[in-house]
Amino acid sequence: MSALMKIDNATLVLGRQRFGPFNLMLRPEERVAILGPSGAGKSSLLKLLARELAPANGSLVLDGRALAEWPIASLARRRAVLPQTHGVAFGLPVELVVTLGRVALRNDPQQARIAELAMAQAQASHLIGRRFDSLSGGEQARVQLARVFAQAWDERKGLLLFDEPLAALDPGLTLELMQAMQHFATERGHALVAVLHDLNIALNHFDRLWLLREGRILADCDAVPACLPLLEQLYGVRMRLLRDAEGLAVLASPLQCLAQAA
Ligand SMILES: Nc1ncnc2c1ncn2[C@@H]1O[C@H](COP(=O)(O)OP(=O)(O)OP(=O)(O)O)[C@@H](O)[C@H]1O
Repeated sequence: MSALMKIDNATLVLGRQRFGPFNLMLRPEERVAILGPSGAGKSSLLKLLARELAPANGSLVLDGRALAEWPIASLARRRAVLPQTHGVAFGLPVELVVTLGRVALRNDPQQARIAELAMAQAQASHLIGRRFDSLSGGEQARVQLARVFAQAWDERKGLLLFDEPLAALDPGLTLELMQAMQHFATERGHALVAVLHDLNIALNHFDRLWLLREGRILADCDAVPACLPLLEQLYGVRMRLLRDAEGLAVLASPLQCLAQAA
């Protein structure tokens, strides 16, 4: 299958740190979780894919065209980004934050309708009329997700880039929003790349894992139980697998257990 995005020998330099070289391929409709310890460079890699950071070397190609050459308005239609921190000084009403997802689209008669549908899909409709900065963390997460849904609503086979979209959510909401993201992406054929810390979400809802340690890819592997030894190596903890008919879960044990088992 042809690549949606191809990353060849891309390196990133931030201050004194060097990340990469990255050689990765993302297929259309694929769901990839980027995992790794804090500070490994996950957000930086995501920003590279989003063109928010430029590579020092190497190339990134989206849909057969160099990422750097995409006109910004076309790029905004083709890929949508959910950042880790939302840098807008949001005294704004919720519906305006969601509509911001569609600013790249001129003459958009569907704007209000799509914003409304996007809020329904992200289970944020009940927040209409509220100020964004008056919302709880979980409520803000739903509104931000609705903004990304609004942006990518009428695109097909695009790219969704999410940085810790499920951070600080309760278990019910985590699953609800994961299912909303999955449904949204699958319906439109969008690929989804997400930085995650939740291994169970990664193993149950994603196709592939990019494991990142100290700025380099330790492994690019399928999200299957066989990747457990790689996850142990990645985080330096022992992992145990629990499985039933509905899915699987991993439990992390302290480092000394890994040493004892060796
Ligand atoms: N703009 C920047 N300039 C200089 N250093 C940076 C910049 N952005 C990130 N870094 C550094 O690069 C390293 C990787 O940061 P990054 O945010 O990509 O890690 P991460 O794996 O996403 O971490 P976390 O899981 O804690 O969010 C960190 O040491 C960070 O301080």
